[in-house]
Amino acid sequence: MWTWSDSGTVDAVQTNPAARARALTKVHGTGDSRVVALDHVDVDFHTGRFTAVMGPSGSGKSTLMHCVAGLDAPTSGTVFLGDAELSAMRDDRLTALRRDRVGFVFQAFNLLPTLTAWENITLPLDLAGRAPDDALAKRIIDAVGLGDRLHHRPSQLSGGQQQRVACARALITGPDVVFADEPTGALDSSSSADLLGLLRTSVDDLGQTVVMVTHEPAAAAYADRVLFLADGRVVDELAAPTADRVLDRMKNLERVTI
Ligand SMILES: Nc1ncnc2c1ncn2[C@@H]1O[C@H](COP(=O)(O)OP(=O)(O)OP(=O)(O)O)[C@@H](O)[C@H]1O
Repeated sequence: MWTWSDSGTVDAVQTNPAARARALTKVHGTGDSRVVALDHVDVDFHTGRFTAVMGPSGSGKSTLMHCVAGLDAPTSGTVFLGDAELSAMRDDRLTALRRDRVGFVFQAFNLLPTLTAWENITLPLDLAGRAPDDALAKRIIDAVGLGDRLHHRPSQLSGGQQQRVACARALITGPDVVFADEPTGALDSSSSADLLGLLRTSVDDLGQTVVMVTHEPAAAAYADRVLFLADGRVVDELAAPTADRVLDRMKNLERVTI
């Protein structure tokens, strides 16, 4: 549902988050090697919003993303994608739900080398036996800006172009949420800006929900909101972030957790 805010802009009414977790706990290992990666985390990822997840190394960012995306099972607590409770789901249903309702962008582009850019982008639709939504496909392709390189193979594309293909592949099914884990980690600053601009456009123009794990304050500044993790807990949150404000919060966090 959408309403007009006092400032005259359109705001989503946050009735039902695209994804949420309650008391999410994840413990790795046992005995001396036991690690509490997530410790009773409560979090909502709002529909049509771009959320960045930051925190020191080992704070639980990837574990949070993997649990909320259904890639990893919680030790306890609940995870919902829309109304579907992932934490109660059998593996085969979880696999189908991930395929149909979640998009992923990883640091390594994970494109299939023998397929063209276009074939890589439409692969999730082929696997699900679905035809492309032509209007959505056109908007995504325009935003990706690959021009005449759509029929090239990944090895004929730059790293930045390959990551934009991976991003288009994540968007093409119109998923409930796109999860991006360090998507700019292997890119130079100009390609990073292009990729982050593409994620931002997907939120602003397509209403996409995006959750991105990043170490970079400049990347987090593209988001609407930044969540900060430390020692497996959500310890801070920042709305309308700028790179400087994110950096300040990170410095405080590192002072507290060292
Ligand atoms: N499969 C695993 N087995 C054992 N411990 C794990 C496993 N995965 C993660 N951990 C531990 O859980 C904690 C959280 O890890 P996680 O990868 O989620 O942190 P992160 O914030 O994403 O770190 P980074 O920024 O370094 O990628 C760390 O102490 C890590 O060593």
